Amino acid sequence: MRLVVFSGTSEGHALCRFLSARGAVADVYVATEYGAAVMEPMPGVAVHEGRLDADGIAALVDAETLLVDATHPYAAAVTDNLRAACARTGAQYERLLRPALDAAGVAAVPDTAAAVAWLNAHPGKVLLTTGSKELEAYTAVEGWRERLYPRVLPSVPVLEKCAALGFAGAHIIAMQGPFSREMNAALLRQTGATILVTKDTGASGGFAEKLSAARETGVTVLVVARPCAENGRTLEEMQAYLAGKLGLAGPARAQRESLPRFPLFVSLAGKTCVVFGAGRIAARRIGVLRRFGARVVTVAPEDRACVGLTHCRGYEKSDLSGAFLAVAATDDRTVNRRIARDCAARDIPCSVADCAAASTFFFPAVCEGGGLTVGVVSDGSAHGKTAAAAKRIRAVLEEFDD
Ligand SMILES: C[C@@]1(CC(=O)O)c2cc3[nH]c(cc4nc(cc5[nH]c(cc(n2)[C@H]1CCC(=O)O)[C@@](C)(CC(=O)O)[C@@H]5CCC(=O)O)C(CC(=O)O)=C4CCC(=O)O)c(CCC(=O)O)c3CC(=O)O
Ligand SMILES: NC(=O)C1=CN([C@@H]2O[C@H](COP(=O)(O)OP(=O)(O)OC[C@H]3O[C@@H](n4cnc5c(N)ncnc54)[C@H](O)[C@@H]3O)[C@@H](O)[C@H]2O)C=CC1
Repeated sequence: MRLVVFSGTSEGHALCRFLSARGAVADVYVATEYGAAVMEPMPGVAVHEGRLDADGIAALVDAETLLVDATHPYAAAVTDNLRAACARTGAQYERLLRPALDAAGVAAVPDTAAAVAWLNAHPGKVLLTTGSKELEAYTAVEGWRERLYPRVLPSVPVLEKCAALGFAGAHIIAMQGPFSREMNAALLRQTGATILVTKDTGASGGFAEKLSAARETGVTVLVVARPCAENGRTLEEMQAYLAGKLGLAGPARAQRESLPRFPLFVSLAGKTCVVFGAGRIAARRIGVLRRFGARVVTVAPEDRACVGLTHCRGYEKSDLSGAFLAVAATDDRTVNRRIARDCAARDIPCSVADCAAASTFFFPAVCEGGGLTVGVVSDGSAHGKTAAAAKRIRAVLEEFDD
């Protein structure tokens, strides 16, 4: 199963760190250059940048993809596109929910009781735009008579309810929406509110106008989640789910996986080895594999190093059938990772030229002389050292030639 994460949020970032630490391989898409820049390089995680519409997303996923939507809760259009693309392609859609609190001037709570508790911990006047139904619950806010300015519908029963609860006339704003940004901002200034409480009403509910007015006036927004909140998983739940679903190693097993690789000396005589890419790196490896008697199948749309192509086209999954091992050495990181995943699903050892973390075998520096064969690999972090050591070992082996 191929893992694709749409991120740009801190929880998406945290999920990527979790995945990388457990040896998972994922493609991460962020909308902006800034989003890409804040993602530090992580083994196994390829970051792609750019805004995609539903067609663009659909082109990236298929029925074997698990897509994690870790985009911002207010990026509703992106979430709609992600859902549509998954529905169209059969990819599995999983929503990563935002943790309760967000630092960027917007706080979120799951329900009214939590909103009351939050208001008790945060002083200041409040423009309460959650309607009249839950008004009673808000009278549990300390100093509510002075602090709260409920905005309600101008109907007689509603006003009677406000009066019965004990709200003063000077605090009741009875008006019929929709409200513009300017109107919201004027009310925030007029009341002196430093907090605006709202339900997550979506685009049609005037939510954006509330947010922009709050931003303009420097007011903190407290969002009370919808009763039927978006289905999804919190960061912790998503981590546990993906660990189970993808069979991820715990950090301990991931650590074991970074143990030195065992030099397995096997005969390649007549074995099918598939090499993807036909550039400098692929050419070097094809040469080695052919020297060891392998039947090398080469696949690339363009034969840059004149290796002789079996299939002159891009990678296709069917290329892996019957392969004893594979080498992913294209210059397209996304393709290399797809090859790695497809190999992992088929238990085909795969060396990935641009990602040690995704490699299930390391292509060694091969040294021969005097009837001896030595293979050199590093811990995956020092290829220059591998090459330098190989050079010296080759010189030593020459001494064994008659
Ligand atoms: C994990 C491994 C996976 C695999 O491909 O199987 C892998 C991964 C990567 N290599 C990278 C870079 C370079 N590798 C070399 C050289 C060799 N690399 C080889 C094997 C391996 N390379 C596997 C582990 C073996 C080991 O322990 O080293 C050798 C032995 C065999 C061969 O390639 O034929 C060959 C020496 C052959 C010889 O001397 O005989 C040079 C020097 C040069 O090319 O001249 C550079 C550029 C300088 C530098 O970066 O140091 C990058 C960054 C690429 C990027 O960012 O785009 C990655 C990706 C990553 O680290 O994640
Ligand atoms: N492990 C190593 O020793 C080193 C690895 N690298 C990495 O190795 C990779 C290849 O490097 P070079 O050979 O220098 O690149 P290159 O640019 O010379 O060749 C790339 C080859 O990949 C092919 N290709 C592109 N898309 C493909 C697809 N969908 N299916 C099959 N083939 C496809 C191209 O047609 C071309 O033949 C790069 O990702 C690079 O980062 C770079 C230096 C050393």
